[in-house]
Amino acid sequence: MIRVENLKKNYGNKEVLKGLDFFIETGEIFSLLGPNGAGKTTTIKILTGQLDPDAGSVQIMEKDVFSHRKFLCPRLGFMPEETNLYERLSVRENLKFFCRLYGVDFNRIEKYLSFVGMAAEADTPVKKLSRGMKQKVLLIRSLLHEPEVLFLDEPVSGLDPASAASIHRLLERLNNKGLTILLTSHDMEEVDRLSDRIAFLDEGEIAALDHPTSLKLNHSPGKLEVLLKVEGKIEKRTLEINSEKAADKIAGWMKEGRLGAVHSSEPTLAEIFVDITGSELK
Ligand SMILES: Nc1ncnc2c1ncn2[C@@H]1O[C@H](COP(=O)(O)OP(=O)(O)OP(=O)(O)O)[C@@H](O)[C@H]1O
Repeated sequence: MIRVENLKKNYGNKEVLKGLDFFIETGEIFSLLGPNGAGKTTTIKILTGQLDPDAGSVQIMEKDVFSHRKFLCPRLGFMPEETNLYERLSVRENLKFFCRLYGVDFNRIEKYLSFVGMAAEADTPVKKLSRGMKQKVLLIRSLLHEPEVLFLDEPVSGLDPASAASIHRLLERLNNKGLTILLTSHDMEEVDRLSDRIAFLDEGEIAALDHPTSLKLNHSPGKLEVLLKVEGKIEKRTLEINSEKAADKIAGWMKEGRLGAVHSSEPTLAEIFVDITGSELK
């Protein structure tokens, strides 16, 4: 669906993208995870044809992004990082403006307002909406022309956990209907929950690219944490994950009825990011 090869971008002397390569399958949720300044927005702007690279190629649906804008524009949706809505206009007026721009019927507005649970806010001026609601209006705006690929730049940045979860559920529903999604984030919990695959972007380079589970398994310390009942108290024991001795011990504790809980100690994506890049995810 999306093929990026040797993508490079400089701002003055600063190398912001140093030769990115990745491929996104149709129907995937793919996340670019990286700290501030890693090059996420620059990448997404190039992929959506808003910015020209200095080198490299981007193909979407086997078409070059820079020479097939007319073909690709109706098929791509983009939700920007900043809330660039007309604050004094109502939600419906904001969306009507974009319906006209895309040449699509106004009845899609009601359809998508219902989809995000905001039918009652259609006539509310945007300036009176919460940040979470504004994000939903931005999401609708990026969907009005019913694209096949949706790009989202930090879709839940600055949102409270409930609003973020609500946006995530919407993205999952859209993805279940077949939408391919690329999002950028510096929130590892967000990408861990949502993504089929994650690329760690660090200083303009992809430091790792894999399924979240594979990343965790490959960086697992291979330990099990066991909570054990010992003389009326709970004690924590750490065991090697793949050892016969650990299996025997656990079996013994189970027979004695002393086993409280067993957890594998997987690293978080943030810990793996530090492990691979030496930088914090901020
Ligand atoms: N128009 C510009 N002119 C000069 N430098 C820029 C410009 N846009 C971005 N940069 C620089 O390029 C680097 C990458 O920026 P970019 O916005 O792509 O990072 P990001 O990973 O999206 O960061 P954030 O999470 O803070 O949005 C940063 O050092 C930024 O300061």
